[in-house]
Amino acid sequence: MILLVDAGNTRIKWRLLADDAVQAVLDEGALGHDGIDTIGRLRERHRGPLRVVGSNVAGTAVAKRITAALGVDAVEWLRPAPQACGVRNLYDHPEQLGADRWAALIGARHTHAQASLVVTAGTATTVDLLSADGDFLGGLILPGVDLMQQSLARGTAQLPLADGRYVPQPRRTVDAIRSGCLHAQAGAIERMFRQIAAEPGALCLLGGGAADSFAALLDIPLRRIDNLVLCGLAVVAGLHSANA
Ligand SMILES: Nc1ncnc2c1ncn2[C@@H]1O[C@H](COP(=O)(O)OP(=O)(O)OP(=O)(O)O)[C@@H](O)[C@H]1O
Ligand SMILES: CC(C)(CO)[C@@H](O)C(=O)NCCC(=O)O
Ligand SMILES: [K+]
Repeated sequence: MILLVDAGNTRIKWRLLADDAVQAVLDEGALGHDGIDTIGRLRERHRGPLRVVGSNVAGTAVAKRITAALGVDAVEWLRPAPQACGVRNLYDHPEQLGADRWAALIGARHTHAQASLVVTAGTATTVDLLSADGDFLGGLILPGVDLMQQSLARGTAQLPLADGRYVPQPRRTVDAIRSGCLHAQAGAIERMFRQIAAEPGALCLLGGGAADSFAALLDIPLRRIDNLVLCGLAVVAGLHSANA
């Protein structure tokens, strides 16, 4: 069996695959950081040799807790490299790219082998340009939807942390906040998409826990994809035949 683990700043997402030709998904789930130590329970449901391949952007303490909770000798943590699995990393310092972004780019490359904008809307939102040749050209990091809303509540006297809704012409404070944060995400994505819009088959691949909050606002070719990071980790683990 192979366990894929995407350790983010809010949640740990995991997927367990059979180690055979079919590579069936045996189980999957997500945990908050306070539940990390329970990840080992999947070993009670699925016994046998386990290989673990993961990406982690939540710090070394989280990595250690995951390894310990699973009771494995080691987790193969993905390290961003100048090149891997058909993707070239043009970051000035390739090793400084987040491992989750690197995995998502590899997943994107094997999902759509044309120019792509790879967007993950989690704690932070990342908006990454991937060329038709498989070059990661660069990308944005911005606060995720929740962080944007929280920062307004924290940094002002009059703005609450409340559930507003998206409306085109907000006339209540809470709607103005919610709509502003969603427009900020959608606007950044649409502006970045302009850089590849003229290319054949150009597509935005959108995932992450907050994706559905603004997906409907986007006026660009779009595919909602759940957990491109895990898809990329499967490619890294050698489980997907290359189509790119
Ligand atoms: N049910 C939900 N409705 C709206 N937003 C949600 C929901 N669940 C999660 N989110 C948003 O998604 C964010 C977390 O998403 P996700 O779990 O994909 O990211 P993450 O684990 O923090 O990953 P990363 O650290 O890579 O950003 C939260 O900060 C919140 O903004
Ligand atoms: C941007 C986040 C927080 C998104 O999860 C993560 O990929 C990260 O910590 N990246 C390191 C910095 C970078 O990617 O340039
Ligand atoms: K994050």
